[in-house]
Amino acid sequence: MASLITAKAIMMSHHHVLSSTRITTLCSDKAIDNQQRKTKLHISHRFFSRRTISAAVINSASPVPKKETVEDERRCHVAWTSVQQEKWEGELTVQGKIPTWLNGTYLRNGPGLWNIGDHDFRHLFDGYSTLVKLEFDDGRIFSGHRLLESDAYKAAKKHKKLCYREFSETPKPSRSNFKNPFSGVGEIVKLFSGESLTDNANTGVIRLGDGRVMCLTETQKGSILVDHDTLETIGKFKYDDGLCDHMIHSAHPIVTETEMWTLIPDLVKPGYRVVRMEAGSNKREVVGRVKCRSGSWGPGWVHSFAVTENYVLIPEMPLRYSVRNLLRAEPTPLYKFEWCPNDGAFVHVMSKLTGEIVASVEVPAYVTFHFINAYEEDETGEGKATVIIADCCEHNADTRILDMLRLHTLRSSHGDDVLPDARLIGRFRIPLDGSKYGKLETAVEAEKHGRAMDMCSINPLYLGLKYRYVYACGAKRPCNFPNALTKVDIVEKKVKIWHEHGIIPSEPFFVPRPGATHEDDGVVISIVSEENGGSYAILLDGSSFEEIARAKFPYGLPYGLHDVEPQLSPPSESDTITVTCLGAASGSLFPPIH
Ligand SMILES: CC(=O)/C=C/C=C(C)/C=C/C1=C(C)CCCC1(C)C
Ligand SMILES: CC(/C=C/C=O)=C\C=C\C=O
Ligand SMILES: [Fe+2]
Repeated sequence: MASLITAKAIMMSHHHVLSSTRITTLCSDKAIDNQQRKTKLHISHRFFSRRTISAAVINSASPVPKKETVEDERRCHVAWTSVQQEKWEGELTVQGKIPTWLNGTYLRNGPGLWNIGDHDFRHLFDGYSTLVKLEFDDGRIFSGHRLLESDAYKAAKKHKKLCYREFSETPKPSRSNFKNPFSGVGEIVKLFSGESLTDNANTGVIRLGDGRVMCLTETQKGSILVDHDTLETIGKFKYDDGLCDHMIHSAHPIVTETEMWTLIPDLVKPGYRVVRMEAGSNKREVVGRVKCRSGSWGPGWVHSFAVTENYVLIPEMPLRYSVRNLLRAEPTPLYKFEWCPNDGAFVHVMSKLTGEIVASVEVPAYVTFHFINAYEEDETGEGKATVIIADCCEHNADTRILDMLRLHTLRSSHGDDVLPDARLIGRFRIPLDGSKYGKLETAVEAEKHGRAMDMCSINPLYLGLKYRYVYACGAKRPCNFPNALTKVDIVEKKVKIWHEHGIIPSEPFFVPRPGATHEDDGVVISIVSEENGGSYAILLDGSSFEEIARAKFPYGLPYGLHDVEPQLSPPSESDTITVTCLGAASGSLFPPIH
């Protein structure tokens, strides 16, 4: 195993520990598997033998497991265990053959550290951002991971406690504030000024048209620039406009070579601002604003949205931001949101050029994190778009998925068939003729992908255009979480599944082959967490969906959320870089550094 790591760079980490320098901690969650613990310890000792031990451990020792968690322990999967050290870099040994055209760096972001000392976080989305890179260089893969130095992570490390509001976690008031009758007011002010909100940018990573690489979450202050080669944190992305007052935004902007589009929800006067930022600029301009149609207090949650060539699609889900739930110290099963199906579900369509709303339709209730793609269709053949098709991973209007992503549930139910059913594709048909209603249909029979589907990507060259293939995480039942990589042919309604026993793969990322003429000519990259505590990067052929190569990490990596996002520039035959992508789930390879 030690030979897996070559001399390129070994164990860069020198600093900070959260609380303990003991090497024995892999996951302070009560649910760690004993066998896995042994395996991982073994691995970590091999790791640490190359360097001084004190630098690397970021977790404290696990608390003694309670009796009732013995069963949980048996089942804990490395996907839900914290990374063992702040950073690592090394070469991976490749089995199989990496295509010669695949050169550049793939990045993945996601929550990788779910505890501060003995305090275990509650939800998948609470974990501190951990970047993973795969640098493809002439058939070799240099890899690494590194925790993002957000203010939230640095403060937790320094004070050994949670200091900012995460997705489900709220810091406890300080002892001196317990008796202060005004401390509640102070907390509300801190919340609505954004001061107490996290900047833990653990959701996505994008490359802006000017080359800057930014990690993101749903808070605007969690827009953080990183160096894609060293994975070092550069600093906050400073928006040069007055729009940060609104505190939150979509976690999945859509980025091309020339611009970035995103949505800024307005919690006070429920609605959304649609904003556009020119490549090279830090200033977003408001292209238009859409008012929410429902009478609810808060706007619908917008984790992601979609664009076509000429339009921006603004979802208004019945799952809405809830000021009441935001103020609660203890989370509800819907966290900061509430479910208001009686107030209606809508999709709005805005012209990119004029900011006008060209359609606003009521649709059946829906729950989605991720839009896949959208395009305009001319159904009458008169030379103009008559309908917009917008696809998303739709959870059958069932909000249980949000609470299903609680770490305790994920850790204790591995192998149980408890993942709520979802469909691919939730396909919206939005007429552009002024009709009041749009449709929401199932494009591909859910049984074919195991009744679960999320974390999607497409060929980035098809952003906003009619397309045929979706790559996503699907399910091989029984499972408690998507456990397969899936390719869906929307036209033929066929599904290809790649699966190995016990795996949890992260979002597949499609890279088109330079010069390709078929939409699925390229490779699919994913990082897989294994039941035995290990992990590996996998490359599948985009067309046959068969394995081309894999490269094992010398340690287990947790689950990650998203790959690098949109970068749209058609690759040519001579390009060695392949760039990409779109929508919620997408990626790009950065050019090799010389
Ligand atoms: C990881 C992921 O997909 C989503 C993360 C979402 C976060 C961190 C949301 C945070 C929020 C707050 C801390 C308060 C305000 C509302 C909201 C944006 C949900
Ligand atoms: C991981 C996930 C849903 C999986 C369900 O099948 C959603 C992630 C959302 C945030 O990026
Ligand atoms: Fe997401």
